[in-house]
Amino acid sequence: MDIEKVNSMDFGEFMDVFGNVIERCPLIAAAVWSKRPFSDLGDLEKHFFAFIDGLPLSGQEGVLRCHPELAGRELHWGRLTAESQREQSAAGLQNLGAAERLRLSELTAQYRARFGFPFVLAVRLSDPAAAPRELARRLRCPPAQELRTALGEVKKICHLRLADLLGEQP
Ligand SMILES: NC(=O)NC1=NC(=O)NC1=O
Repeated sequence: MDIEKVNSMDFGEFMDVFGNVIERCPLIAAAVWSKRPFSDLGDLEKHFFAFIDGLPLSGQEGVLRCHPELAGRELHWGRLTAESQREQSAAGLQNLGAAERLRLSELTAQYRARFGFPFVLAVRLSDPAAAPRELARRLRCPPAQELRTALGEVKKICHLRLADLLGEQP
């Protein structure tokens, strides 16, 4: 799909394609549609990122809270969005051993208790075996810093999803 096609989309078409570029936050795509025409993928992505950066703290935490846990109940119950399902499955999170799943669920519970939002990691860009280690490292970060790190992961996921949709190299 080229950027001219994107610019020609009406609101409904744009939402059908880009509505879940930020996990379970269609409002962001709805707002970005108003910024068309886009010069290229980078320009489109810039508007998604700018919307997130412009949110108040409560909104940024809300974006994170819309993300499913890694290898959590939703993965095992098949209740993830198509994009998350693809990402988490491709990262092998469906095939964790019982001990690994327990360790990850303990760490994600500690993380959510400390920060009030789920641990978000762009799993396509990281070694899934490193997720527990990365989680344990980030668990020790100050809340303000961890918010920035987590939003950075949301942006990485957004970048990968946009690249997929536009058929570009991530
Ligand atoms: N909590 C998460 O990090 N979730 C996810 N990361 C991804 O890359 N896809 C997800 O669903």
